[in-house]
Amino acid sequence: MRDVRYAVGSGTSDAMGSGTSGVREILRGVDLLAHPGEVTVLLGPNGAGKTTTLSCAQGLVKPSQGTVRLLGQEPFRCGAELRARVGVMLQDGGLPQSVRPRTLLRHVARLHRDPWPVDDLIDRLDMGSFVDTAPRRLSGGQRQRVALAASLVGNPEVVFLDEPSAGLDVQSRQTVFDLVDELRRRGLGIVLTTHLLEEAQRLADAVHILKDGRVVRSGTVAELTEDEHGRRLIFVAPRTLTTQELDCAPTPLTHEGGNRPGARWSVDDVATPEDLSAIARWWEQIGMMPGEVSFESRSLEDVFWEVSSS
Ligand SMILES: Nc1ncnc2c1ncn2[C@@H]1O[C@H](COP(=O)(O)OP(=O)(O)OP(=O)(O)O)[C@@H](O)[C@H]1O
Repeated sequence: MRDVRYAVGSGTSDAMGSGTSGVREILRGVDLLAHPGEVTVLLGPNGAGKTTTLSCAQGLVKPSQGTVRLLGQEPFRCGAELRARVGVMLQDGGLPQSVRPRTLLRHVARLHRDPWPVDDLIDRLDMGSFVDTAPRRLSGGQRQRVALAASLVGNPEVVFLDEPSAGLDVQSRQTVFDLVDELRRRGLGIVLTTHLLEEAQRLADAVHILKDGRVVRSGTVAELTEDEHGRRLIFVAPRTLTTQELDCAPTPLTHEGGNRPGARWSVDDVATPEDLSAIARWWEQIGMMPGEVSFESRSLEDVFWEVSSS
Protein backbone atom coordinates (compact mmCIF):
# COMPACT_ATOMS: atom_id res chain seq x y z
CA MET A 1 0.00 0.00 0.00
CA ARG A 2 1.12 3.54 -0.76
CA ASP A 3 0.32 6.69 1.16
CA VAL A 4 -2.91 5.24 2.54
CA ARG A 5 -5.10 7.56 4.54
CA TYR A 6 -8.32 6.59 6.24
CA ALA A 7 -10.69 8.96 7.95
CA VAL A 8 -13.89 8.38 9.86
CA GLY A 9 -16.68 10.81 10.68
CA SER A 10 -18.39 13.48 8.64
CA GLY A 11 -16.99 16.57 6.94
CA THR A 12 -13.51 16.97 5.53
CA SER A 13 -10.10 16.55 7.03
CA ASP A 14 -7.01 18.61 6.52
CA ALA A 15 -3.67 17.12 5.57
CA MET A 16 -2.57 16.78 9.19
CA GLY A 17 -5.70 14.91 10.15
CA SER A 18 -6.84 17.50 12.67
CA GLY A 19 -9.93 17.79 10.53
CA THR A 20 -13.16 19.64 10.84
CA SER A 21 -16.66 18.74 11.91
CA GLY A 22 -15.90 15.44 13.62
CA VAL A 23 -13.56 13.88 11.06
CA ARG A 24 -10.77 11.81 12.49
CA GLU A 25 -7.92 10.61 10.33
CA ILE A 26 -6.94 7.18 11.64
CA LEU A 27 -4.33 6.35 8.99
CA ARG A 28 -2.23 9.33 7.94
CA GLY A 29 -0.15 8.04 5.06
CA VAL A 30 0.78 4.40 5.52
CA ASP A 31 3.36 2.97 3.09
CA LEU A 32 4.18 -0.68 3.24
CA LEU A 33 4.92 -3.65 1.06
CA ALA A 34 4.53 -7.33 1.98
CA HIS A 35 6.17 -10.07 -0.09
CA PRO A 36 5.29 -13.72 -0.76
CA GLY A 37 7.25 -16.19 1.37
CA GLU A 38 7.74 -13.56 4.06
CA VAL A 39 6.21 -12.74 7.41
CA THR A 40 5.42 -9.04 7.60
CA VAL A 41 4.69 -7.90 11.14
CA LEU A 42 2.83 -4.73 12.12
CA LEU A 43 3.67 -3.48 15.59
CA GLY A 44 2.39 -0.52 17.50
CA PRO A 45 0.66 0.52 20.69
CA ASN A 46 -3.13 0.15 21.11
CA GLY A 47 -4.93 2.43 18.69
CA ALA A 48 -1.88 2.94 16.43
CA GLY A 49 -3.85 1.79 13.37
CA LYS A 50 -2.72 -1.81 12.84
CA THR A 51 -6.18 -3.35 12.49
CA THR A 52 -7.32 -0.48 10.27
CA THR A 53 -4.24 -1.00 8.06
CA LEU A 54 -5.13 -4.69 7.73
CA SER A 55 -8.75 -3.80 6.98
CA CYS A 56 -7.65 -1.48 4.14
CA ALA A 57 -5.25 -4.11 2.77
CA GLN A 58 -7.99 -6.75 2.82
CA GLY A 59 -10.56 -4.45 1.22
CA LEU A 60 -12.86 -4.43 4.26
CA VAL A 61 -12.68 -0.64 4.35
CA LYS A 62 -11.87 1.78 1.56
CA PRO A 63 -9.11 4.27 2.25
CA SER A 64 -9.94 7.95 1.84
CA GLN A 65 -6.72 8.33 -0.18
CA GLY A 66 -3.79 6.30 -1.45
CA THR A 67 -3.27 3.06 -3.33
CA VAL A 68 -3.82 -0.50 -2.15
CA ARG A 69 -3.00 -3.58 -4.19
CA LEU A 70 -3.63 -7.12 -3.06
CA LEU A 71 -2.20 -9.79 -5.38
CA GLY A 72 -2.08 -7.04 -8.00
CA GLN A 73 -5.74 -6.04 -7.68
CA GLU A 74 -7.75 -3.38 -5.89
CA PRO A 75 -9.10 -5.32 -2.91
CA PHE A 76 -12.29 -3.26 -2.35
CA ARG A 77 -13.40 -3.74 -5.95
CA CYS A 78 -12.43 -7.36 -6.35
CA GLY A 79 -14.73 -10.33 -6.71
CA ALA A 80 -14.92 -13.82 -5.29
CA GLU A 81 -11.88 -15.00 -7.24
CA LEU A 82 -9.48 -12.73 -5.36
CA ARG A 83 -11.22 -13.35 -2.03
CA ALA A 84 -10.67 -17.10 -2.47
CA ARG A 85 -6.91 -16.48 -2.64
CA VAL A 86 -6.82 -14.55 0.63
CA GLY A 87 -7.21 -15.79 4.21
CA VAL A 88 -8.32 -13.45 6.98
CA MET A 89 -8.26 -13.95 10.72
CA LEU A 90 -10.01 -11.10 12.49
CA GLN A 91 -9.09 -9.95 15.98
CA ASP A 92 -12.37 -11.03 17.57
CA GLY A 93 -12.50 -14.30 15.64
CA GLY A 94 -15.82 -13.53 13.93
CA LEU A 95 -16.90 -17.17 14.35
CA PRO A 96 -20.53 -18.26 14.22
CA GLN A 97 -21.86 -19.23 17.65
CA SER A 98 -24.02 -22.14 16.57
CA VAL A 99 -21.66 -24.27 14.48
CA ARG A 100 -19.10 -26.69 15.90
CA PRO A 101 -15.53 -26.13 14.65
CA ARG A 102 -15.27 -29.29 12.52
CA THR A 103 -18.59 -28.54 10.78
CA LEU A 104 -17.54 -24.94 10.21
CA LEU A 105 -14.17 -25.90 8.72
CA ARG A 106 -15.73 -28.55 6.46
CA HIS A 107 -18.30 -26.02 5.29
CA VAL A 108 -15.66 -23.38 4.49
CA ALA A 109 -13.51 -26.03 2.78
CA ARG A 110 -16.40 -26.90 0.45
CA LEU A 111 -16.54 -23.26 -0.69
CA HIS A 112 -12.99 -23.50 -2.05
CA ARG A 113 -11.59 -25.18 -5.14
CA ASP A 114 -8.47 -26.60 -3.55
CA PRO A 115 -8.93 -26.54 0.23
CA TRP A 116 -6.41 -27.52 2.89
CA PRO A 117 -7.52 -31.01 4.08
CA VAL A 118 -9.59 -30.26 7.18
CA ASP A 119 -8.31 -33.23 9.23
CA ASP A 120 -4.71 -32.21 8.57
CA LEU A 121 -5.40 -28.65 9.68
CA ILE A 122 -7.09 -29.95 12.83
CA ASP A 123 -3.96 -32.02 13.54
CA ARG A 124 -1.52 -29.18 12.83
CA LEU A 125 -3.32 -26.86 15.19
CA ASP A 126 -3.79 -29.58 17.78
CA MET A 127 -7.55 -29.04 17.81
CA GLY A 128 -8.61 -32.71 18.08
CA SER A 129 -9.79 -32.40 21.69
CA PHE A 130 -12.28 -29.57 21.02
CA VAL A 131 -13.15 -29.68 17.33
CA ASP A 132 -16.57 -31.22 18.07
CA THR A 133 -17.33 -29.00 21.06
CA ALA A 134 -20.18 -26.49 21.04
CA PRO A 135 -18.72 -23.02 20.32
CA ARG A 136 -20.01 -21.50 23.58
CA ARG A 137 -17.94 -24.06 25.51
CA LEU A 138 -14.65 -23.17 23.77
CA SER A 139 -11.99 -21.23 25.66
CA GLY A 140 -10.61 -18.00 24.20
CA GLY A 141 -7.42 -19.76 23.07
CA GLN A 142 -9.39 -22.58 21.42
CA ARG A 143 -11.51 -20.04 19.54
CA GLN A 144 -8.30 -18.36 18.37
CA ARG A 145 -7.08 -21.61 16.88
CA VAL A 146 -10.43 -22.27 15.17
CA ALA A 147 -10.31 -18.74 13.70
CA LEU A 148 -6.76 -19.35 12.46
CA ALA A 149 -7.79 -22.67 10.93
CA ALA A 150 -10.79 -21.00 9.24
CA SER A 151 -8.48 -18.41 7.68
CA LEU A 152 -6.25 -21.15 6.24
CA VAL A 153 -8.72 -23.79 5.14
CA GLY A 154 -9.13 -22.20 1.69
CA ASN A 155 -5.37 -22.71 1.07
CA PRO A 156 -4.79 -18.98 0.53
CA GLU A 157 -1.78 -17.30 -1.12
CA VAL A 158 -1.89 -14.41 1.32
CA VAL A 159 -3.07 -14.49 4.89
CA PHE A 160 -3.84 -11.61 7.27
CA LEU A 161 -3.67 -12.54 10.94
CA ASP A 162 -4.76 -9.97 13.50
CA GLU A 163 -3.07 -10.96 16.79
CA PRO A 164 -3.07 -14.70 16.06
CA SER A 165 -1.44 -15.63 19.37
CA ALA A 166 -3.46 -13.36 21.68
CA GLY A 167 -4.70 -15.32 24.68
CA LEU A 168 -2.85 -18.53 23.79
CA ASP A 169 -0.90 -20.55 26.35
CA VAL A 170 2.80 -21.18 25.75
CA GLN A 171 2.28 -24.52 24.02
CA SER A 172 -0.50 -23.31 21.71
CA ARG A 173 1.56 -20.24 20.85
CA GLN A 174 4.42 -22.52 19.82
CA THR A 175 1.99 -24.53 17.64
CA VAL A 176 0.92 -21.31 15.92
CA PHE A 177 4.57 -20.17 15.45
CA ASP A 178 5.46 -23.50 13.87
CA LEU A 179 2.50 -23.26 11.51
CA VAL A 180 3.39 -19.69 10.51
CA ASP A 181 6.95 -20.91 9.81
CA GLU A 182 5.54 -23.62 7.61
CA LEU A 183 3.25 -21.22 5.75
CA ARG A 184 6.27 -19.06 5.00
CA ARG A 185 8.17 -22.07 3.65
CA ARG A 186 5.18 -22.86 1.44
CA GLY A 187 5.58 -19.37 -0.04
CA LEU A 188 2.52 -17.65 1.45
CA GLY A 189 2.61 -13.95 2.13
CA ILE A 190 1.78 -13.55 5.81
CA VAL A 191 0.85 -10.21 7.34
CA LEU A 192 0.25 -10.24 11.06
CA THR A 193 -0.15 -7.93 14.00
CA THR A 194 1.00 -8.74 17.50
CA HIS A 195 1.76 -7.17 20.85
CA LEU A 196 4.27 -9.91 21.62
CA LEU A 197 7.62 -8.43 20.70
CA GLU A 198 9.49 -11.67 21.23
CA GLU A 199 7.14 -13.32 18.77
CA ALA A 200 7.74 -10.53 16.29
CA GLN A 201 11.51 -10.77 16.75
CA ARG A 202 11.40 -14.49 16.11
CA LEU A 203 8.98 -14.62 13.19
CA ALA A 204 9.35 -11.43 11.21
CA ASP A 205 11.12 -11.01 7.89
CA ALA A 206 9.99 -7.39 7.87
CA VAL A 207 8.66 -5.22 10.67
CA HIS A 208 6.68 -2.00 10.40
CA ILE A 209 6.12 -0.02 13.58
CA LEU A 210 3.02 2.18 13.52
CA LYS A 211 2.31 5.13 15.72
CA ASP A 212 -0.62 7.54 15.45
CA GLY A 213 -1.64 6.17 12.06
CA ARG A 214 1.80 6.35 10.45
CA VAL A 215 4.59 3.88 9.85
CA VAL A 216 7.45 5.32 11.88
CA ARG A 217 10.06 2.56 11.44
CA SER A 218 10.42 -0.24 8.88
CA GLY A 219 13.05 -2.87 8.27
CA THR A 220 14.23 -6.34 9.10
CA VAL A 221 14.73 -7.14 12.78
CA ALA A 222 18.51 -6.89 12.24
CA GLU A 223 18.16 -3.46 10.63
CA LEU A 224 15.86 -2.15 13.33
CA THR A 225 17.98 -3.41 16.23
CA GLU A 226 21.31 -2.36 14.76
CA ASP A 227 22.92 0.17 17.06
CA GLU A 228 25.05 2.75 15.30
CA HIS A 229 26.60 3.78 18.63
CA GLY A 230 27.99 0.31 19.38
CA ARG A 231 26.82 -2.40 21.69
CA ARG A 232 26.69 -2.88 25.43
CA LEU A 233 29.33 -5.14 26.94
CA ILE A 234 28.40 -6.99 30.11
CA PHE A 235 30.94 -8.56 32.47
CA VAL A 236 30.65 -10.17 35.88
CA ALA A 237 33.17 -8.89 38.46
CA PRO A 238 34.30 -11.64 40.86
CA ARG A 239 34.97 -9.04 43.57
CA THR A 240 34.02 -5.55 44.68
CA LEU A 241 35.76 -2.85 42.62
CA THR A 242 37.51 -0.02 44.46
CA THR A 243 36.87 3.65 43.69
CA GLN A 244 40.46 3.91 42.44
CA GLU A 245 39.91 1.01 40.02
CA LEU A 246 36.69 2.51 38.76
CA ASP A 247 38.35 5.90 38.30
CA CYS A 248 40.92 4.46 35.90
CA ALA A 249 38.36 2.54 33.80
CA PRO A 250 38.50 3.61 30.13
CA THR A 251 34.82 4.46 30.08
CA PRO A 252 32.09 4.94 32.71
CA LEU A 253 30.64 1.68 34.05
CA THR A 254 27.25 0.93 35.54
CA HIS A 255 26.25 -2.04 37.64
CA GLU A 256 23.10 -3.87 38.53
CA GLY A 257 22.28 -4.47 42.17
CA GLY A 258 25.32 -2.98 43.90
CA ASN A 259 29.12 -3.07 43.69
CA ARG A 260 29.65 -6.52 45.16
CA PRO A 261 31.26 -9.84 44.19
CA GLY A 262 29.28 -11.34 41.28
CA ALA A 263 27.74 -8.00 40.17
CA ARG A 264 26.96 -7.55 36.46
CA TRP A 265 28.71 -4.46 35.11
CA SER A 266 27.93 -2.85 31.79
CA VAL A 267 29.96 -0.74 29.42
CA ASP A 268 27.93 1.13 26.79
CA ASP A 269 28.85 2.01 23.22
CA VAL A 270 31.52 -0.61 22.54
CA ALA A 271 31.87 -0.14 18.79
CA THR A 272 35.43 -1.08 17.74
CA PRO A 273 38.19 -3.62 18.55
CA GLU A 274 40.08 -0.68 20.11
CA ASP A 275 37.20 -0.08 22.56
CA LEU A 276 37.29 -3.75 23.48
CA SER A 277 41.05 -3.90 23.98
CA ALA A 278 40.94 -0.77 26.18
CA ILE A 279 38.57 -2.63 28.51
CA ALA A 280 40.76 -5.76 28.45
CA ARG A 281 43.85 -3.62 29.28
CA TRP A 282 41.97 -2.14 32.24
CA TRP A 283 41.12 -5.63 33.54
CA GLU A 284 44.84 -6.48 33.22
CA GLN A 285 45.84 -3.26 34.99
CA ILE A 286 43.58 -3.91 38.00
CA GLY A 287 44.47 -7.63 38.02
CA MET A 288 40.92 -8.86 37.60
CA MET A 289 39.78 -11.75 35.43
CA PRO A 290 36.07 -11.13 34.86
CA GLY A 291 33.52 -13.93 35.01
CA GLU A 292 31.10 -14.13 32.05
CA VAL A 293 31.71 -11.57 29.32
CA SER A 294 29.02 -10.96 26.71
CA PHE A 295 27.49 -8.42 24.39
CA GLU A 296 23.91 -7.42 24.91
CA SER A 297 22.10 -6.79 21.64
CA ARG A 298 19.29 -4.32 21.36
CA SER A 299 16.00 -6.10 21.11
CA LEU A 300 12.90 -5.20 19.16
CA GLU A 301 11.40 -4.33 22.55
CA ASP A 302 14.10 -1.65 23.05
CA VAL A 303 13.30 -0.20 19.61
CA PHE A 304 9.58 -0.36 20.30
CA TRP A 305 9.94 1.58 23.56
CA GLU A 306 12.21 4.11 21.92
CA VAL A 307 9.59 4.70 19.20
CA SER A 308 6.62 4.69 21.58
CA SER A 309 8.13 7.22 23.94
CA SER A 310 9.45 9.63 21.28
N1 LIG B 1 -14.89 3.02 12.57
C1 LIG B 1 -14.22 3.73 13.45
N2 LIG B 1 -14.73 4.87 13.95
C2 LIG B 1 -14.06 5.63 14.83
N3 LIG B 1 -12.83 5.34 15.26
C3 LIG B 1 -12.26 4.23 14.81
C4 LIG B 1 -12.91 3.36 13.88
N4 LIG B 1 -12.09 2.32 13.61
C5 LIG B 1 -10.97 2.53 14.34
N5 LIG B 1 -11.08 3.67 15.06
C6 LIG B 1 -10.04 4.26 15.93
O1 LIG B 1 -8.84 4.30 15.18
C7 LIG B 1 -7.72 4.04 16.00
C8 LIG B 1 -6.92 2.90 15.41
O2 LIG B 1 -7.64 1.70 15.61
P1 LIG B 1 -7.04 0.27 15.26
O3 LIG B 1 -8.05 -0.74 15.70
O4 LIG B 1 -6.62 0.26 13.83
O5 LIG B 1 -5.75 0.25 16.18
P2 LIG B 1 -4.80 -0.98 16.55
O6 LIG B 1 -3.41 -0.49 16.33
O7 LIG B 1 -5.20 -2.20 15.81
O8 LIG B 1 -5.09 -1.14 18.09
P3 LIG B 1 -5.08 -2.45 19.03
O9 LIG B 1 -3.66 -2.76 19.30
O10 LIG B 1 -5.76 -1.94 20.26
O11 LIG B 1 -5.82 -3.54 18.35
C9 LIG B 1 -8.26 3.76 17.40
O12 LIG B 1 -8.13 4.94 18.15
C10 LIG B 1 -9.71 3.43 17.14
O13 LIG B 1 -10.49 3.80 18.24
